[in-house]
Amino acid sequence: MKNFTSVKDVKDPGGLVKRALEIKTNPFTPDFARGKRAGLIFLNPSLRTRLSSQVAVQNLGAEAIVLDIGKDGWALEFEDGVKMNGNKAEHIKEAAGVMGQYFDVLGVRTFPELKDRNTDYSEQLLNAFIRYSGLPVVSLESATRHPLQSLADWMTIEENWKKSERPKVVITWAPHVKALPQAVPNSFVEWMREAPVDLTITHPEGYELAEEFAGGVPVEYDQMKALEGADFVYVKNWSSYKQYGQILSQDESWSFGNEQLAVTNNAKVMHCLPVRRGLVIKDEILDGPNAIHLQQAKNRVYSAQAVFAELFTSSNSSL
Ligand SMILES: NCCC[C@H](NC(=O)CCC(=O)O)C(=O)O
Ligand SMILES: NC(=O)OP(=O)(O)O
Repeated sequence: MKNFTSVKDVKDPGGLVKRALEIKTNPFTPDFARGKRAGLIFLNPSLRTRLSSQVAVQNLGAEAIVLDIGKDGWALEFEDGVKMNGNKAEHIKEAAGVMGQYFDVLGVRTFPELKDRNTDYSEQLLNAFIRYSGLPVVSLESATRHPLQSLADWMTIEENWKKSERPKVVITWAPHVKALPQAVPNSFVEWMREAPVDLTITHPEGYELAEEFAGGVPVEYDQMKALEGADFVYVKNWSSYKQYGQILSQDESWSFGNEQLAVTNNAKVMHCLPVRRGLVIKDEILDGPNAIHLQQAKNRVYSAQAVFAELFTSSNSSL
């Protein structure tokens, strides 16, 4: 594995899940990457990704240095060939180039602007960090994907499913007050297609995910029908891909509550967090026995640890 930005960067995604689950049984290996340094660069807010990545890197005996570049760094210019006479003080060529001198691995969080689809889906910002740092790069959630989350999600499903047949997994859209990225659902779908599960996507019309992620995966526009017999339900809001970045519905009948749970196979309910209680998922679910969102969050440590371990030693990587 050279970088970790997508499931496509991983030779054996199932093997990486297994590795992360092994790490969970014995996470503290302080000699593994002693003396190595990871830079964790955040252009946007984070609670779990920031904390779990720091814990993961420390568990490996390495050091994590966090920079909230969106808040504390110089304003960055990403366009080539411009005269920098505006409010951008530093070009990504120098900023990432400098990071390349300090660190062994770089983690980057860069959300989409949700204005221009081509710009966001070109992953201009993440690719600039990869290109100009010269380092192995871990996506800490980019414009189109959140692979550390998806890896933790797969681990969590694996831990909660002991039968030999494939579980029915449903990802359902839920209402929200803000326009949110498609990164989490894109990524979940991309990873679940590699997993031994039967996946269904449900959302109101107009919320279809990009073909490159969801092409060929069954879509059911009737939420209740989609949820019938589900073993796992992943609840998430996202904004429209087709009418890019727009909110097309705020239909609260899609909020996940006991009514939805009742038609499932006593499903485990998942969310990447942060979650808006009472809007995206009702308290009766989040405070009840079916919710496994905290287990997902815990697994973020081990998914990050498996990935950083690979990238600290990437010359002899098999995954
Ligand atoms: N890292 C996990 C999710 C991050 C982001 N959620 C958010 O921005 C929620 C913000 C709010 O609820 O105001 C998303 O959907 O991609
Ligand atoms: N799930 C997740 O990535 O959370 P943060 O945005 O808080 O890092």
